[in-house]
Amino acid sequence: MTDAMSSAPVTTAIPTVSARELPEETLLVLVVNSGSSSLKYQVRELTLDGEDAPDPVVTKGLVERIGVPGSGVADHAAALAHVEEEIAAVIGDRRLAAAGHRVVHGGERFHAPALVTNEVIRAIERLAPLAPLHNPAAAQGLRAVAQRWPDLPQVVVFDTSFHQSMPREAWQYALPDELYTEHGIRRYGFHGTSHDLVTGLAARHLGMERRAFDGVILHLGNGASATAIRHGRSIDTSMGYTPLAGLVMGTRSGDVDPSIITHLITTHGYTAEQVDTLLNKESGLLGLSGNADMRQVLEAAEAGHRASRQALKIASYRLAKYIGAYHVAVGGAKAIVFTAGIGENSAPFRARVLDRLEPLGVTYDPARNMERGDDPRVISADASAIPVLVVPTDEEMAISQLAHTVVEREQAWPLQD
Ligand SMILES: Nc1ncnc2c1ncn2[C@@H]1O[C@H](COP(=O)(O)OP(=O)(O)O)[C@@H](O)[C@H]1O
Ligand SMILES: CC(=O)OP(=O)(O)O
Ligand SMILES: [Mg+2]
Repeated sequence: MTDAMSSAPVTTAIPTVSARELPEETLLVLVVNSGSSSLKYQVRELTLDGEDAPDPVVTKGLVERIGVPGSGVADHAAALAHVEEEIAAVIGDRRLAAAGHRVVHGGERFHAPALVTNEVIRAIERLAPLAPLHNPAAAQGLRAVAQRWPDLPQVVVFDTSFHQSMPREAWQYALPDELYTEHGIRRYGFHGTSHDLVTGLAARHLGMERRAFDGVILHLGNGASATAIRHGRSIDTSMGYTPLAGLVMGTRSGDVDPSIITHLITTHGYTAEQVDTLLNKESGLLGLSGNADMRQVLEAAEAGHRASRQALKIASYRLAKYIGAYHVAVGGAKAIVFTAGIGENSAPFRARVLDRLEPLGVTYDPARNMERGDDPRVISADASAIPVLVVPTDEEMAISQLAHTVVEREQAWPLQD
């Protein structure tokens, strides 16, 4: 994706269905994911009960380089103008029934998705210091949608909400208490929508009640995080105050000794901003191997590129270490679950991680590991002490269904004409 995206035009609509009849008795839900300089959207078709319609993605697209000089897209409001045209071209005079937005940071206020009011937008803006690249963009997206479709009910779905169930020993840092009480510095955790969805799907696939599910979920995309699940709830997660902590990611370092930061500033003349860029954008797989994309790292390693081999060792070792730790945290994992771009698609990376779990009695079946598909599946050997699963995630699907649930509960459906 990374390469294709950097050379892609500013706006890319990918209508999956060009001229199809949209039955009147379904609901069209707009899903918006506002990144710092991008806006991804989908229009999804749901039944009145909030289930996916047979071909649920009506259209989807991506607006990039928002706010970049010369891109012609000054801000998220301008991006929305493009999106509105693209959507109108596909849905004609059908009206949207609701919008669901991904918001990265909900702080401690939002334990669940919420119906959007002006006060909710202001609360998201107040959380901007915790997510300076993401929350202002999300607030802009919310305001822009409200302006374009004033009657459309909007729902915000937070990456952090699912992790609000963590016990204090998991979320509090060993820092003076004022840093938490005065500045909100604590572990929040991210990718919650995905960890939540995948937990439910994994439990169902194993024929367990969700509340009986103890396990470790590995969301491995460009950003990557591991979550410890006990009784179906998050009790610990590898990301922290921001999405920088924990695992080795595409361009993020994950865990480092914090003294490195002060050392770079005081001894090597870095500015705070340069350190931030280094750790968030120039580290991880990219910093180690020259490639942020797992496919390219694997190819280079295969071709004998030493730095890429080393990057895979560091990334798989770090991940295995977290799995071991979370096996303890959950009181004995009953499942280990891979999801997101790398977790779902990269059999070689999964194998590298699973090879390190022998002390836990985990063994995988190489043929099962190689299988592909859109459905949850078990890839461990029958004799494995802990079942290992691949469970595809779909954050947009989850957001559209959560938007439906909240609008239904609040009875906020727009009047259809
Ligand atoms: N077939 C594949 N083999 C290995 N890695 C893959 C494959 N398909 C996707 N990936 C990796 O998935 C990552 C992107 O994951 P994704 O969940 O799409 O990211 P995002 O966080 O942007 O949503 C990239 O590192 C990409 O290389
Ligand atoms: C929170 C986060 O890391 O998101 P992403 O994986 O989309 O970068
Ligand atoms: Mg992602």
